[in-house]
Amino acid sequence: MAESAIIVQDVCFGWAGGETVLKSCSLTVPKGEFWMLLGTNGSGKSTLLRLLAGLLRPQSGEIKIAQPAGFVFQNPDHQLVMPTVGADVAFGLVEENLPLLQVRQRVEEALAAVNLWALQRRPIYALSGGQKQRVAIAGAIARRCEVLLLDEPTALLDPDSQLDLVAQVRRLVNSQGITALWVTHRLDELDYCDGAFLLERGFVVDRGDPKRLKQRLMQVQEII
Ligand SMILES: Nc1ncnc2c1ncn2[C@@H]1O[C@H](COP(=O)(O)OP(=O)(O)OP(=O)(O)O)[C@@H](O)[C@H]1O
Repeated sequence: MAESAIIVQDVCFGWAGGETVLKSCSLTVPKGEFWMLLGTNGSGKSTLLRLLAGLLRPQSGEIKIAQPAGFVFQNPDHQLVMPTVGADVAFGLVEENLPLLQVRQRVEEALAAVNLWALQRRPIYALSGGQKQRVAIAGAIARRCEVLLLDEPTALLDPDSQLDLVAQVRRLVNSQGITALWVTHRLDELDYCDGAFLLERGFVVDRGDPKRLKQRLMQVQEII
């Protein structure tokens, strides 16, 4: 069996004073693959991603995830903290105490990987939404992240930038061997991934071939 980069085993989680959101939730993502997580509003997709990122702890069950893991939020303005593109990517390397030359090299490599090399000195405020998301992804690449967790990264993008971003992540998974788990509501994005999970009522009710899942969800959308 292929090695797994993410293993979620019987995880339960509920917010304080609220209902249990995840009930015996289990999934595995093979190393070096691009998987998506779908489900209706409030089904627990963001909660699961936050558990995977270590921002929350499960009440029971087990999570194993290859490290380091990088997180990309729905709104890039919530995670880009420095004034320019290059400085923001370098910021994530501060804790690693690398020599300056190596920091420069990592920043350049990461920006080249997301086709932003030429924009190194550009102020963050002068970027489009899709470019901002690519800066956030470059930050994870510079940190040599094994896993990329993306929480509806295209929610604020127009349809063209949306498909550009998902295609970019597809290329990164292929070229850098990264494992990606991407939360989405957009069925056209399923064309780019290796597999998908459908989360409902706190657990994974379907998983596997994205074409089959897309078909299933399109039929549901036609009915309602
Ligand atoms: N910080 C919080 N405190 C309390 N309850 C929360 C918190 N965040 C989310 N919830 C609740 O947990 C449940 C799952 O929310 P979550 O955001 O994980 O769902 P989701 O599948 O990502 O939804 P969406 O598709 O709308 O983004 C919801 O009922 C939500 O109201």
